Amino acid sequence: MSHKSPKDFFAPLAVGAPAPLREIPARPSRAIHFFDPSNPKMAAKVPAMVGTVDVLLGNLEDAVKADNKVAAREGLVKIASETDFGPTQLWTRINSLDSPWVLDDLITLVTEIGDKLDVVMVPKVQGPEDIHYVDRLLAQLEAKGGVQRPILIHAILETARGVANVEEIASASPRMQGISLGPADLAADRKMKTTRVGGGHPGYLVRQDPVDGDIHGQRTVFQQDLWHYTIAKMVDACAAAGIYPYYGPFGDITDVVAAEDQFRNAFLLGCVGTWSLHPKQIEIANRVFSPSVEDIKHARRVVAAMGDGTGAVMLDGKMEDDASLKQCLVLVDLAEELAAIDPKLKELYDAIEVD
Ligand SMILES: CC(C)(COP(=O)(O)OP(=O)(O)OC[C@H]1O[C@@H](n2cnc3c(N)ncnc32)[C@H](O)[C@@H]1OP(=O)(O)O)[C@@H](O)C(=O)NCCC(=O)NCCSC(=O)C[C@H](O)C(=O)O
Ligand SMILES: [Mg+2]
Repeated sequence: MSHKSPKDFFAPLAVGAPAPLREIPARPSRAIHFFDPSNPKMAAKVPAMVGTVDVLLGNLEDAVKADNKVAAREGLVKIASETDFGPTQLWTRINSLDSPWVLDDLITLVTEIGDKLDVVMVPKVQGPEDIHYVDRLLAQLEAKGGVQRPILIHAILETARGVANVEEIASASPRMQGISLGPADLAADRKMKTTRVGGGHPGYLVRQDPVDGDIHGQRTVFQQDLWHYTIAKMVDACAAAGIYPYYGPFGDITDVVAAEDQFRNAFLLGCVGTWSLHPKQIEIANRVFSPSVEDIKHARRVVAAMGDGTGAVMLDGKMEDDASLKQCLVLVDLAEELAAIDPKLKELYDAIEVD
């Protein structure tokens, strides 16, 4: 397979298209909130959600009825044209690349609201060839529509082939912003025997060894995380490519406790955000994907104790060195990015006293 040279990688793919970015900006995106632009009740709520969520995503793909595909596309154009999104990003999820709707999705959205769209989420990405196709088409449409800055691409990892190719997908274009896990489609594609949209399964477990050889006696079971392998693989691919990994949907809207656990696991593993399908999931995501006051307090103490950042010190009976300092700086930097857009968090973080 031939690869582009670095200079070609950063050249616009169409005459008149904006130059590709050299680095993906670290814009907070703790919750990517999905709404169906063809649903009048949901659409009416969008303007009031600006500023309460990092990303609003007009969904055109699954969960939008086939009969409403055109209405969803047109509804998104209307909402985008009439709304000032302020600090909130506007994303869309287009229909899949093999669908009858996707070409019109891209032509309409980029030429009519291209300057308002930050990111296009592409479902069911199989390999880098899918990203190359969208990359070139976006460039042509940006040129046609006079769009001033490049629209970024976010891939959903929801096929077995996509997972196998995740590293090539992550570095397929300078437009690549990030990747999300799509657990429902991925489960179907892999022929997993689950029926849920993300989250765990009580049957996927490890059982304690028999006590005194009694296999029928009381034995603790530990439910395992079905998504650990894929999320970890995705996080590595994204980190290596300098882009951002996300958990995806948690379909049990009522189980706010398990949603929080799933989001926190993803946060701890390196994800920067998750999807929110219902307004009640936004608060959970914003909280989980913001470092806690305790974490920031500890991180700042390590930074202070490490002085010039080299060597090893003891803090509360634990060894700290260059590597633990770097982990602490990940949290401190994230807190600064979030404080810049979230006044409540700024107040919380500013009030921390480091002893
Ligand atoms: C899940 C829902 C269908 C639930 O909707 P509903 O039954 O209307 O919930 P409520 O009665 O609790 O709603 C209360 C009010 O809030 C509004 N609402 C609900 N959801 C949203 C929303 N996402 N954004 C804005 N407003 C919302 C309701 O309209 C009610 O309003 P009112 O009556 O005036 O008080 C619904 O939440 C929903 O459809 N959510 C989005 C689902 C979605 O986008 N799914 C696709 C992403 S997941 C996926 O695709 C799988 C993935 O690709 C994979 O493969 O894993
Ligand atoms: Mg899907």
